[in-house]
Amino acid sequence: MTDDAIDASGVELTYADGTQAVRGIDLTVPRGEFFGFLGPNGAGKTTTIKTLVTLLRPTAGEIRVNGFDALSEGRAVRETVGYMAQETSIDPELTARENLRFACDSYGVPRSERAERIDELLDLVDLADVAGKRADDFSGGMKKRLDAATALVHRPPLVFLDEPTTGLDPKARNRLWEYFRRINERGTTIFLTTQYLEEADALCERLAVILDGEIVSEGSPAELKREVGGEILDVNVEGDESTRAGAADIARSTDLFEESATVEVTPDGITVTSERARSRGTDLLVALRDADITVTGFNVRAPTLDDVFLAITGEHVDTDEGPEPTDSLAADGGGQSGRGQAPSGHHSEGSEDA
Ligand SMILES: Nc1ncnc2c1ncn2[C@@H]1O[C@H](COP(=O)(O)OP(=O)(O)OP(=O)(O)O)[C@@H](O)[C@H]1O
Repeated sequence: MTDDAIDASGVELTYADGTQAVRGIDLTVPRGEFFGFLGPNGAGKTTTIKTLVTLLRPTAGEIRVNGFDALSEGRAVRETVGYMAQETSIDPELTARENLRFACDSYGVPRSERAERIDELLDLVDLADVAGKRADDFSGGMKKRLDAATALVHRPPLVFLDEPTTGLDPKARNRLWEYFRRINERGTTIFLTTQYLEEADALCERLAVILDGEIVSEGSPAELKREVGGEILDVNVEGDESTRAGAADIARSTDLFEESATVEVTPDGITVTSERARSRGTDLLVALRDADITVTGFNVRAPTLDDVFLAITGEHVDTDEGPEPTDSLAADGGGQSGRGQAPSGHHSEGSEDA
C-alpha cells in the first residue's frame, strides 16, 4: 500500500467520440499536500479529476487513491474523497443546514454524528449565522462555501476542488482561500484546479501544468518561476500595433539580450524575458529612443506564474471573468443552478467499479 494520497501512472482517457482528453499522465500527490493542477481550457483537468474520483474509467493506466485501487476498489475511493465539481451540488430550495443534512444522507454519515458534524462545518465556512436560510438567498461566495462544506461531510482525507472560485469577486475568493487553508492545515490533502494563477501561487505547495492531456511541467511555484529563466522587463510605448511590433523587432535584433531571451508584443508595448532584463533594460530604452519610439513606462520584475504559463503553453490563462457577485446575503445574481442532487462525488457518468 502506498503512502501517497494519489499515485497514478500512465493514465489515459479517450471519450466515446474519440477525443483523447488525457494522454498518459503520471501523478503522485503525497498525503497532506496542497497540490495545484493548472492548464488552459480543455487541457484535460476535469477529465483527470473524474478518473481519479472514479466517475470515469481510464482507457489505460493505474490509479491508486488513498491506497485504494480506483478500478477494483472504486467504492472505497469514493468514500474517502470529497469532490467539489465546477457545477454546484447544492439545492437552492433547501437551507444551508438542510443541504448539509442531505449530503450526510448521501454519504452515509451515521445519524448520531450528523448534528455535530454539520455544526462544525457551518462554523468552518462561516455560515453558522445563516444556517436556517435558503441557499437561494446566498451570494455566489456563500454558495461556493456551502458547496465546499457539502464535499467534506464524510471527513475525507483528500478533497478535489475543480475551479472552486471561478466567477467570484476577490473578497469572496480570499475568504474561500482561508477555508481551503484551514482544511489543509487539518491534514486534508487538496487537489485544486484553478484558472487564477495568483490563487495557485498563494495556496499550492506544488503544481503540475497540463497541456493537451499531458503534464508538461511540475514543481513548486518558485521552481516553475525559475524555469522561466531570468526576469521580466515590461516596456510601455506610445503608438499603435506597428510601433509595438517595431519595438519588439529592436529588442530582438540588438545583442543586448541572450539568445534564449523572449520578446512578446503586449497591448501596451513589449515584454522581454531575459537573464539580463535588469542590467540591459536601460540600454534597450536608449535603442528605442534612437528609433523615435516614445517609452511611456518600464518595469523590471520577477516572473509570475502567468509568465510561467505563457512560457509553457504560449498563451495567457483565460480567466473568463464572470459576473462578480458580492459576498453578502441576497446580493447574488450568480445564477447557480443546484437541482437537489446528491453531492457531486456520488454522480456517476462513467463506469462503476466492478
Ligand atoms: N463527455 C465528453 N465527450 C467528449 N469530449 C469531451 C467530454 N468532456 C470533455 N471533453 C473534451 O476533452 C478535452 C478535455 O476536457 P476537460 O473538461 O477535461 O478540460 P479542462 O482542462 O477541465 O477544461 P476546462 O477548464 O474548460 O474545464 C476537451 O477537448 C473537451 O472538449
